[in-house]
Amino acid sequence: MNFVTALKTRWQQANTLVCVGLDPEPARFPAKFADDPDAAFNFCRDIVDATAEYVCAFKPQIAHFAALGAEDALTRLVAHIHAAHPGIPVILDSKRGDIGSTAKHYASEAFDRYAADAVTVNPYLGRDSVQPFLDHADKGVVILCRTSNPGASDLQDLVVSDNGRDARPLYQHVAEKIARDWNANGNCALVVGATWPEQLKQVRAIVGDLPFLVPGVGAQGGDVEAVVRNAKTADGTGLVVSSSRAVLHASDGDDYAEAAATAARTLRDEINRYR
Ligand SMILES: O=c1ccn([C@@H]2O[C@H](COP(=O)(O)O)[C@@H](O)[C@H]2O)c(=O)[nH]1
Repeated sequence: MNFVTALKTRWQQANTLVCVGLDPEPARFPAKFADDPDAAFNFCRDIVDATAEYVCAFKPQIAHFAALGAEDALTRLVAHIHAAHPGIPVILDSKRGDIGSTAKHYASEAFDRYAADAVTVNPYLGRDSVQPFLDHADKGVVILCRTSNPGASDLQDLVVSDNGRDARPLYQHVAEKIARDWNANGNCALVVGATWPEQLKQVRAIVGDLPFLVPGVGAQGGDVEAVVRNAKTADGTGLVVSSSRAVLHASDGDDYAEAAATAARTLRDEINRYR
């Protein structure tokens, strides 16, 4: 089953648009992991198992594993998700972007090495840099459009025109180009931050039912109601609303897994109120 179909199936069957981000930070792990050489894996596995029933996807962030030299833990974590929670897609958040001859290795990293179902990609280098990802028709290519961070406006809001016509913010050109030209295999999705409800609305108006990965609720303060009202599709889906720290560190005590489950369930219920 391809990524978009798997996502739609999960949205319907589990009635959830929540994604839990897996961003291990040992300094914030509960005390029981202090002497655990495999803490990144064990902590994330516990979070995965506790929250799986409430999520439509998991999103491990590659830098959090690579910085620890814990790539092997990431490999095992993705394998664990596939084995223990089949049907829940894994989006590897690596935001890759490079010339085509290198990009094909980044695609292989995501899909062959880590067995991810989808990967985040930076479109700044243009179509040929994304093509090696797009060519994996069964995999999701989740392309940065309007990111959640404060500096998103520095470049993404610059008003540019296409051959002297159609002057509008760059992120809107990105959205349109992807929906119109890059999505030939039906495997594209867009990253649009929860912290920008007006831009979410603009992008939804441009791209129809394309799925959005929406980081920025929880620790970054995005407004869940505004996200859902402005960006859901007509059938009340279309969103993968991702939260990392607010779930992972809902408690730093021995009840961390139960607290994570409660945080994920609460987010699911809040989203579902506005669908
Ligand atoms: O625009 C973007 C794109 C990606 N991210 C990533 O999402 C999580 C957010 O973590 P929280 O703890 O929920 O704030 C993190 O992995 C980012 O790298 C993003 O925040 N914004």
